[in-house]
Amino acid sequence: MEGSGREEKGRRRRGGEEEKRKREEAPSDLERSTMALQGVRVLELAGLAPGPHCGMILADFGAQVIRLDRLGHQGKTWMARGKRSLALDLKRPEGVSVMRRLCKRMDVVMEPFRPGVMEKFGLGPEILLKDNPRLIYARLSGFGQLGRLSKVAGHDINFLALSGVLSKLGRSNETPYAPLNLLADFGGGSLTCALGIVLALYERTQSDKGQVIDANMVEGTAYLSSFLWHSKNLVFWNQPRGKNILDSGAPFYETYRTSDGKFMAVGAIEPQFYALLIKGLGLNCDELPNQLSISDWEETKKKFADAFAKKTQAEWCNIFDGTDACVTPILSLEEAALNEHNQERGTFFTDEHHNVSPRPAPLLSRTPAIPSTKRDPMEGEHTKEILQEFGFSEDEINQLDSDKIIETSTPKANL
Ligand SMILES: C[C@H](CCC[C@@H](C)[C@H]1CC[C@H]2[C@@H]3[C@H](O)C[C@@H]4C[C@H](O)CC[C@]4(C)[C@H]3C[C@H](O)[C@]12C)C(=O)SCCNC(=O)CCNC(=O)[C@H](O)C(C)(C)COP(=O)(O)OP(=O)(O)OC[C@H]1O[C@@H](n2cnc3c(N)ncnc32)[C@H](O)[C@@H]1OP(=O)(O)O
Repeated sequence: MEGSGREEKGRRRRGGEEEKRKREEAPSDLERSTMALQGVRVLELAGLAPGPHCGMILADFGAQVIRLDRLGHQGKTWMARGKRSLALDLKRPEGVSVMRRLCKRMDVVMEPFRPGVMEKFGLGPEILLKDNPRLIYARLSGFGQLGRLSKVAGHDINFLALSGVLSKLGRSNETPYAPLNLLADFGGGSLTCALGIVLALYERTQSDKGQVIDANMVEGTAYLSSFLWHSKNLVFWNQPRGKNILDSGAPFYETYRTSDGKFMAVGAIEPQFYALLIKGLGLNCDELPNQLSISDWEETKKKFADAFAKKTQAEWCNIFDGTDACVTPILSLEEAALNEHNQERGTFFTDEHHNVSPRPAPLLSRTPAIPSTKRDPMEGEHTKEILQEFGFSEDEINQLDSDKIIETSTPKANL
């Protein structure tokens, strides 16, 4: 949280020194070679959002990730940090042969398509695992590999809906809303898939065998919501949507507008923290209903909202700074990157093109992720280099190129 005055400046300076020290202690090449997933080869078939995110996580933690792009520059190249790109036409038998050859030396292949697409190519798990029994074949789909809906198109909001979780999200008297595409695409999808891959890699150290991973966003999201299932009969969930403790029903777990049109987040659940909130707001506990008196929550919310509307966000930050009242400013992405606490920890980093991104999490003490700071690859930028590495001869590569089975692109000099 931001403070003010001399103390604030002192903290900023210390934060800057800390940053400088961190830069000087930047990991050496030797340390880079000890990232957690160093040496793991991953072939990621290019997809929309969860697949690229899963591949980025693996690359951040040291895996060599190759993104397999289609020909013809689709322009969908986000979250490609630290990856290389190979453009290959899988609709041609020669393209399929190239992929089978690559997969013989891969640790992981990850595909984001509708179930059946890989089989249609002749690149289903039976075939690739026969070629390479140590291969981990990760399938990241929406509804799962089998089942009535498995082949139907869908996006985050649909998977969230089917998992049951969407029914719980939203304010009272409003229709349910999806919090961006964070929960199913990334929480239930890419993170769960990355976990599956790491688990399978770990298991392979014992069995020396690969396996197939059915990571899907409906089940991943349902699993992510285990807390809901395990607590749904408790008192704090038995009201309708938007009327419970954690879903915007309670005044002490809410967001409030400040006098300058910004917002504060309040999460003062425990009585001792709630008491600090009331004190900070300048209200009197004795004049308020009991914290857990649900029938009074609407009224209490109004009182809190009136109080918050009297001061600016910075003023509230000063009041609550360093207290246990569980009150924080709601920061924009840009403000979050500049926030003193986040700066002190290095929560965000800037790449060579001045783009700011969140640092990979979690932070491992000995072998932390070291995200690439270089620009994302262009589609097909590394096609030739990758094929050479995998033992393709110059003649073979030229033939594939002239037959338009592969595509290469060369970055233009920025003169
Ligand atoms: C909410 C998120 C989605 C966010 C997406 C946004 C990021 C994008 C949405 C709109 C985009 C913009 C728009 O397109 C306009 C611009 C276009 C420009 O090019 C770029 C800028 C744009 C502004 C663009 C920017 C962004 O892209 C957008 C804003 C999600 O929920 S993501 C999760 C989605 N669901 C899943 O992943 C579940 C599993 N997957 C599926 O169910 C399906 O894949 C899916 C997603 C329903 C798509 O179905 P589709 O029929 O298209 O594909 P599949 O059935 O899976 O089959 C794949 C086909 O691709 C062929 N193929 C693949 N690789 C190759 C290859 N190397 N060679 C040859 N062919 C290949 C494969 O053969 C299949 O083709 P066929 O059907 O012909 O066999």
